[in-house]
Amino acid sequence: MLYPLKVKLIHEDALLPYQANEGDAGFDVYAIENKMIPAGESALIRTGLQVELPEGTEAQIRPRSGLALRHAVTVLNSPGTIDEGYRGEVKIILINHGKNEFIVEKHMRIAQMVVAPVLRVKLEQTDILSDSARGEGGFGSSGK
Ligand SMILES: O=c1ccn([C@H]2C[C@H](O)[C@@H](COP(=O)(O)OP(=O)(O)OP(=O)(O)O)O2)c(=O)[nH]1
Ligand SMILES: [Mg+2]
Repeated sequence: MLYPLKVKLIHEDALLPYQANEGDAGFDVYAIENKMIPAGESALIRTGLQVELPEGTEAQIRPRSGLALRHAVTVLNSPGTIDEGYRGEVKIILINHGKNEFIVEKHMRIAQMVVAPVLRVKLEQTDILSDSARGEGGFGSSGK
């Protein structure tokens, strides 16, 4: 079953997110502006999109591996979180880890959006947590 992902284009240059192949996890999102990101710096990039997600989901904003590999450009807050109830413009925080400036061009696919289920939970404060095999071990406790 396909859940509806409603998308509203709020800028004349906005393009619908692009799914390269049916079944791909992510829809690529396009920049609607040209922006230069100096080496080592980050920038907030407009997409011209507003979305209405299926109930009980979020959208994750993830990097595109091609941009990361070729230019060391990634999503600073990856995975960015688009909350189900958010109706503002989806924006992408790109960081340029490369040695050269990176030019974002209008209609460049700069990141991908993955819709994922969110488990609804009720916070319960307690003084007692169940025992487990791992216990408090972490941060390399299991060895190399
Ligand atoms: O990469 C991102 C991350 C977030 N958002 C939007 C959608 C999200 O629902 C909202 C809030 O994001 P988040 O919870 O990550 O930011 P916050 O710093 O906690 O802000 P807030 O106090 O508004 O929740 O900002 C984006 O457009 N792009
Ligand atoms: Mg928040």
